[in-house]
Amino acid sequence: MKVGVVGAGLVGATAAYALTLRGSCSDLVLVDKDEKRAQAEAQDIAHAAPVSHGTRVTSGGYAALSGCRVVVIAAGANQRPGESRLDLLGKNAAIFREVIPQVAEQTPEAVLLIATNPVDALTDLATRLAPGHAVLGSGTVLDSARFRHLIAGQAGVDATHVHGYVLGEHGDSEVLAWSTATVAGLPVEDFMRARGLEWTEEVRAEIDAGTRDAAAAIIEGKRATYYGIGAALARIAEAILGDRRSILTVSAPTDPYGVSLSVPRIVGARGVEDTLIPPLPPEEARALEASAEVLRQTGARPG
Ligand SMILES: NC(=O)C1=CN([C@@H]2O[C@H](COP(=O)(O)OP(=O)(O)OC[C@H]3O[C@@H](n4cnc5c(N)ncnc54)[C@H](O)[C@@H]3O)[C@@H](O)[C@H]2O)C=CC1
Ligand SMILES: CC(=O)C(=O)O
Repeated sequence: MKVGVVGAGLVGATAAYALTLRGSCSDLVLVDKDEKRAQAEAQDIAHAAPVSHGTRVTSGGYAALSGCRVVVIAAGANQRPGESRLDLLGKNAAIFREVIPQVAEQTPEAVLLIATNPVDALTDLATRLAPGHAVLGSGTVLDSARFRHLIAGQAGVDATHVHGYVLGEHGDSEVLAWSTATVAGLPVEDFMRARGLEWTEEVRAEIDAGTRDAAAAIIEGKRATYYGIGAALARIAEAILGDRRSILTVSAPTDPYGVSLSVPRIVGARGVEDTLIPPLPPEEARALEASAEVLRQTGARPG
């Protein structure tokens, strides 16, 4: 079970660290245009292996990716404070045109897991640059985790026991699908009322803003986000490596919308095994269509 990570910056190295601590794979190889950086990160992470699951962690050039079942792509620029994810399209698309064909050539059997932003547009681009490969983006797996974290805080329960999906763009137009959010099998509102907990439009709006604006707030405070996405990438990779058929809101080309975006999907050995578009109330369906339109406009931009 070998995993590659291309782009050994904050996101790539943190994903590698999460994969190592979780024992998600037996072998892990880091590749970066800055070879010294990849080597140093691999060495540092390798020192966590003997006290976790013994993963063999190395670095190398593209040829070292041979035999990988999953390759995480985290190469490219991140946002500066005030920048949106979509602002990164031009420079990161250029990096993808250089990186993806080289990864695809070395790893004909691998699933490509895209993290670089804007992740939906770059999932579309990688799908075109690596024909025949299974490609998926981390999409709104991180946003769904942020949504669940905030609901769990309000409900006073373990976040792993909260369900709910963020749909559409991994970005400003994303849709918090409250109609899918449940705690202990109850719609969130029913759970809160049954427990005598505060549940108002203001609380809901705070959770919405806290989810949607999480990245901007973290970037303002420490210049980048990487722990949440590192764990999310390890979780998605495990679904593929273990053919887990996990339900995750990953990004992939989605027929009715004509663009890559996130909806719940079954993720297994071949990446996206199936797509499960939930029945949505009219206001959420309209918001998802509007998010898809943002992404269609992005795709039409020169990138
Ligand atoms: N999908 C998601 O939920 C999230 C995505 N991201 C995105 O992940 C990307 C990486 O972010 P960070 O790791 O913070 O950036 P970083 O600047 O720390 O690392 C980027 C790495 O990519 C490498 N790189 C650049 N061009 C390359 C090339 N042509 N070939 C190989 N390596 C190359 C750089 O040398 C650097 O090590 C950004 O686009 C960021 O917006 C960040 C957080 C969450
Ligand atoms: C940077 C980014 O995409 C995030 O943390 O959501």
